[in-house]
Amino acid sequence: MSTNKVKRKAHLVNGVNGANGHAAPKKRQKTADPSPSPDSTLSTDPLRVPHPFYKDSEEHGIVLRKYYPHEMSNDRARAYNADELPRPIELLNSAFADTLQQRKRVKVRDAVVHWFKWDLRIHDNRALSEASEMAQKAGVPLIGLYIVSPQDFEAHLTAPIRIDFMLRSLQVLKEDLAKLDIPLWVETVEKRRDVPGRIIELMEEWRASHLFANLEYEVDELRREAKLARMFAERGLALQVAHDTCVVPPGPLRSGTGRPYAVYSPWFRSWIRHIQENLELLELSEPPKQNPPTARKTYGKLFDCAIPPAPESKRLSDEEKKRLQPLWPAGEQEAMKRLDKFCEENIGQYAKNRNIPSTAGTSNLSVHFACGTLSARTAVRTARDRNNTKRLDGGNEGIQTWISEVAWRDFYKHVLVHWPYVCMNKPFKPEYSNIEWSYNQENFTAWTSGRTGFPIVDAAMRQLSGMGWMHNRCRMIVASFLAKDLLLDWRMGERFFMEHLIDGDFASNNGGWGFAASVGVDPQPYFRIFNPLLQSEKFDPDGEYIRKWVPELRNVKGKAIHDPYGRGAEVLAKKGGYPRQIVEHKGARERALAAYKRGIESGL
Ligand SMILES: Cc1cc2nc3c(=O)[nH]c(=O)nc-3n(C[C@H](O)[C@H](O)[C@H](O)COP(=O)(O)OP(=O)(O)OC[C@H]3O[C@@H](n4cnc5c(N)ncnc54)[C@H](O)[C@@H]3O)c2cc1C
Repeated sequence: MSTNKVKRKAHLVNGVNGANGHAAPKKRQKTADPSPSPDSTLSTDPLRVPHPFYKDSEEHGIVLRKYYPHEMSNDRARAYNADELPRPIELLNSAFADTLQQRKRVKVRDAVVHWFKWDLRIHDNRALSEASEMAQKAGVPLIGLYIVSPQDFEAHLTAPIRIDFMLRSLQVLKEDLAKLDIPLWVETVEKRRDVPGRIIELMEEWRASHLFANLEYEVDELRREAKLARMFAERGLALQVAHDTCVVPPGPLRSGTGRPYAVYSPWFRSWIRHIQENLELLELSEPPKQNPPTARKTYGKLFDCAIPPAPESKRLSDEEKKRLQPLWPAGEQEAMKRLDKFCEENIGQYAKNRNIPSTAGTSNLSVHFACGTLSARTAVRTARDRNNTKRLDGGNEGIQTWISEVAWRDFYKHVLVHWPYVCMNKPFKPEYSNIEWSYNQENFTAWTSGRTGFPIVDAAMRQLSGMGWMHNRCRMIVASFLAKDLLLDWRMGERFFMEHLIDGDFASNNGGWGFAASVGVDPQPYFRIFNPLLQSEKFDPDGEYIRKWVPELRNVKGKAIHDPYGRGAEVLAKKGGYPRQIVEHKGARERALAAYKRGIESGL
């Protein structure tokens, strides 16, 4: 991997308010604390009154009351849109602006610390590189820190398979860092509210002055880092955060009217333009340098720390480990191997093959992006360099298309930052909260267990349980099926995906569900309803994918594979124990159209 030195600190959050393109909110109508306490009783404050259907979302495990307030009203979501409530990114920017002078005064003490989160790599890691540079300049050791937070896993519905992959990647990282005499201290903090305090204790114990971290854009994390910046400043410590996970950090891309983009295509054109005008965005950060020899003497104990097992409620069984771990080799070297192989063998055909789930047409790199074992910059840059035009657009169609898919990941993080209520169980368009969803458990169980009687849907759901991953085309098909054919609350599906995907990423998952259920940013219009049979015939024409994942139908011949009971394969399907369709698509379609229309027009 080649590394060019990145323009110094171009990506560091400098604490200037509005650095992310957000000025301070126009009119702050309400109190300084924008988030109702999880324990508050129902309020009469118009912006704190919950949505009329809030009980549904609580009873069906969508809003976790242990951690979060009631589902907010549509007016509260609109208040974010009208800049009347501060977005979490603005709280963070204010915290950094307010503490800028104090942070500047902090002198390097005995060590500098990098706090790893979902950025488990040495190469091209913005904040890690900055941390190493500061430590080298001061001639002090760099220490790596990772906090295991079981409550964060619970609140964020992190899948056991994702945690397993993360812990295995952590082991690789620890070994790589040790070769540079950099210790990685891993510690479990049971209660997530104790995380900031514990980090401060460790900083003091190690006599460290500066903590570096890459930003995560989810609401809890932005609020936590804003709080941490202030706590640090009060104690004479400095928190330095960097934009790392996106190629273009959320913020600078705006439409002609100055508003953030809510449609992908113009956003993508602007993304390309912005990178071409700011080529340092694709420059890779230097890996950390060797620690001074004193590191092993002074911090010897830290090198002995073992990677803990997953929290009990999030642990894979031995059978699952045996089956799943070989599918997903962990760590950044594996990510690079996979990227190189994909670019060598498949990227050229990506535009043609990416929608066919029976082929290895896609990169399978989402797990590495989600864990941070691969940076999006490295991926985009590697792909671009393979293009004969050496550009992001133009040239090889497969390469262009793949880069535009990686850009979707950036896009959904941009959406999350500008419309933070999507991270609080609200749809992007608040009025879509008013649809009266079904909560039929029998239908939901049929969907989760791959027994809906629609072979393409069932194959996809079984791929998810079989390998912790699902092909993108199939994610769209099953999501549309849940929200439209079954009229189930799309957030139940969103949750189920997070709880089972190895690549679970809040922004991309929420964006994908928003698109498929027509409730999100740049969605397909609600009246465009996928016909699962047509999708099956188009994208799995020979039924190869279905036969792989639905063994009961393996012997069904020809087109009957898409609808065995409707196309003369009833005897075989029955014999194999394959279920009949749980809904009739045409009728379900009419029901969905009526429910969407009623909800949107209800005027709540
Ligand atoms: C309902 C639904 C839920 C989804 N949930 C997630 C999720 O939790 N995590 C996740 O990473 N992706 C999610 N996606 C997006 C997409 O399905 C996966 O990123 C993709 O299938 C991963 O496979 P790959 O690495 O082989 O992708 P490739 O086709 O090789 O694409 C390369 C990379 O581009 C990004 N990408 C591609 N398509 C999308 C997209 N539609 N949205 C955002 N990023 C994209 C991913 O990082 C991916 O690894 C979801 C899509 C839908 C429709």
